[in-house]
Amino acid sequence: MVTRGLSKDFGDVHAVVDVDLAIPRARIFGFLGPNGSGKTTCIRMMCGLLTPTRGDISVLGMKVPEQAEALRRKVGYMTQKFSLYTDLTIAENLDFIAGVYNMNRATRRQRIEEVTERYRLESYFNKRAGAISGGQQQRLALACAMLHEPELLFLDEPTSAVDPENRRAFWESLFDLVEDNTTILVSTHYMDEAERCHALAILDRGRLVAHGSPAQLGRDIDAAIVLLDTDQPRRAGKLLHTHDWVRSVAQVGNRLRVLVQRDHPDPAGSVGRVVRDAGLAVRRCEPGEASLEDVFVAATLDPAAGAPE
Ligand SMILES: Nc1ncnc2c1ncn2[C@@H]1O[C@H](COP(=O)(O)OP(=O)(O)OP(=O)(O)O)[C@@H](O)[C@H]1O
Repeated sequence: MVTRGLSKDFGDVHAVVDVDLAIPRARIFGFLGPNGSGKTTCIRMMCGLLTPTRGDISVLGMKVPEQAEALRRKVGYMTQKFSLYTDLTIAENLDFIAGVYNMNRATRRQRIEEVTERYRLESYFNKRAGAISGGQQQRLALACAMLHEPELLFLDEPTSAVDPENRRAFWESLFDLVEDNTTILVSTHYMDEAERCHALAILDRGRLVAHGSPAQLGRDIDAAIVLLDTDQPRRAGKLLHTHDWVRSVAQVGNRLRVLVQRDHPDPAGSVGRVVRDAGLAVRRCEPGEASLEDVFVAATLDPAAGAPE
């Protein structure tokens, strides 16, 4: 799957700007970005659901949007909002989707049986979709999206409504699908989900600001990480923010994660000095490994924005 110069304008809004991507098959590819950064718009264009303003897309060997109709049969789509019919039973929901894809009676019966078993829906089969739990609804949504055996599955913030245990189980089923050769595009705000993707694109205000595997992104981060343990983290954070070589400061418990400009000659030494010179006790101050959240912050930080109060 390849995009070149992919762009989408909605009137004056440049939702996606010049995005170049190469996404391998049978992998989970994540789109990570702040609200309104263009994740959904980008993926909708790649699935042939939205026509780009400019740029080229080739998906599963097809040109999009020219061959969007043929592609649509090969794509499954699951959105963050529960988009099933809550008044219908699970059986009726699946049957309805089978109808949308014009499945004949034999295929319909076979596929419904397969997804019901695979996504553990047997015990709720005749319950209304509105009367089952969030985790069960999510499994039903995945069963519906996979009913016609798409080669490409698009998940738009798929786990925003479920607890961590169900999220974990959900991701296990995604890896099963990848093993069966399905390619998965997923948009997410959750760092732990992004961490599980084979590769990621980070978008900011419509632009691709970083991409690669989570490990690669951590190595390529445009900042040095300093971990600081001090007796007054709030005060230390405010002090550090006044220095232009400090890109961001985040408090995690009693500790501060400080992102320092990458070309700074002595990040940990300088952070320690600023805090000690103000008379605060430094228990520990040392270089750290970049987390995906650090990568995200460094890639999407607005240099014009001031320090938080
Ligand atoms: N149909 C539309 N008409 C007009 N503007 C739109 C439309 N769809 C998206 N936009 C705008 O395009 C920009 C990108 O939106 P998009 O939904 O792709 O972002 P996102 O990263 O998926 O956001 P979120 O994380 O909030 O879902 C936003 O400014 C949004 O308001």
